[in-house]
Amino acid sequence: MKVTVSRSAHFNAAHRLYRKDWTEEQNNAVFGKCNNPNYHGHNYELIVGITGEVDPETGYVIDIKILKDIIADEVETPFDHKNLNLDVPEFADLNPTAENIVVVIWNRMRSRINPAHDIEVTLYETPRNFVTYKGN
Ligand SMILES: Nc1nc2c(c(=O)[nH]1)N=C([C@H](O)[C@H](O)COP(=O)(O)OP(=O)(O)OP(=O)(O)O)CN2
Ligand SMILES: [Zn+2]
Repeated sequence: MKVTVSRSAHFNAAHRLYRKDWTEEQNNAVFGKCNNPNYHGHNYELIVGITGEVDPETGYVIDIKILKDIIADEVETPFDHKNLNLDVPEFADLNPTAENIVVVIWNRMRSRINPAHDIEVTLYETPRNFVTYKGN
């Protein structure tokens, strides 16, 4: 019997969408106001879902307290009130789009979650813009 256990979280962060190897004109044409050299910010909302068998003894797929602590370690502490381009190593040479951020978060979660469990991460960049990654 497989069940998905989900935990939500949030972080506030600044970012700039641009490519270092493009001209300012190219970056403005593709990324527009998101290429502001002084950065801009979002209140990101996150949902992490863990799917697996329910342990018949505990009744848990995963202890939500453990999931909460992993999200704090891997996402909230390193991302909250940070500049994603400057403060998070994965984005030194990777554009911090919602797509790339959700994959980085999934990879960080994957390194901490039982390999027998599936992971799905949904990231809201704004209340109306959101992305989902399941690892493939
Ligand atoms: N595919 C993607 N498109 C865009 C991304 C992204 O990550 N992936 N990101 C942005 C910018 O980060 C931009 O800051 C998004 O915020 P905003 O401009 O406020 O978004 P909306 O215009 O959609 O806001 P509404 O309030 O819903 O009008 C742009 N594109
Ligand atoms: Zn943005």
